[in-house]
Amino acid sequence: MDSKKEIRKYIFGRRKETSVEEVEENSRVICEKILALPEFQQADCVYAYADYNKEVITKGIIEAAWKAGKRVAVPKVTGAHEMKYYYITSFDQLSPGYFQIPEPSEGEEALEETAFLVVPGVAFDINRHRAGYGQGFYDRYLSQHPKHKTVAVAFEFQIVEEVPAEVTDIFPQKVVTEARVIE
Ligand SMILES: Nc1nc2c(c(=O)[nH]1)N(C=O)[C@@H](CNc1ccc(C(=O)N[C@@H](CCC(=O)O)C(=O)O)cc1)CN2
Ligand SMILES: Nc1ncnc2c1ncn2[C@@H]1O[C@H](COP(=O)(O)OP(=O)(O)OP(=O)(O)O)[C@@H](O)[C@H]1O
Repeated sequence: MDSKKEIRKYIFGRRKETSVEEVEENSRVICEKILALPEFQQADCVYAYADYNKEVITKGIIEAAWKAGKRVAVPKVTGAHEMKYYYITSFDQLSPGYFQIPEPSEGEEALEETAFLVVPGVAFDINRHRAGYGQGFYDRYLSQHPKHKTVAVAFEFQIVEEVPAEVTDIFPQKVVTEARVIE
């Protein structure tokens, strides 16, 4: 079994080879699948993320949520290993922050207990084990906020045979790719 570090290296290589067109097209398909989920449709609030660096593009999810009258929040890194969610009502409220990721400037902190939370990631397996960038931001946040409905989004090339799970890992309830929903 490869270590999380080796898996990240492999996926970053695959990311480099993937064209912007493929990222956009597959993100559109993933977005449609997310919008079709009852958890999404029933949510009053969507905790998304602002994509960077060929992650699944979340723009369509965020715009659909606004259109449906849902509140939208995205994370901001606020300390070593700590992130918080802040509401946004426009993409203009984002500016480059941690690792140049678009982040909200501090406004109103989002503190719902049960939002629909879109989880980013570097690699997943069919048991929904997840590897992120390796700093434990989501594991920490989700361990403190266990009631969210968590759905990860990833391209099919990010699904690997096995992601080694650590005791602190929190698995998303579903993983949506352009080809399937893993649950
Ligand atoms: N779009 C997005 N926002 C997010 C996350 C995420 O995964 N995606 N996060 C999820 O935790 C948090 C930020 N966590 C991060 C942790 C490490 C790195 C990082 O080390 N980036 C480097 C190296 C990547 C690499 O290993 O090659 C870089 O971009 O250069 C980035 C984000 C909160 N916001
Ligand atoms: N709830 C927690 N409390 C304390 N430490 C934690 C917790 N969750 C994870 N960690 C630690 O954080 C480090 C990084 O964890 P891991 O490799 O699982 O991150 P990741 O899921 O890839 O990253 P991210 O969540 O930021 O996308 C590990 O050393 C792990 O032990």
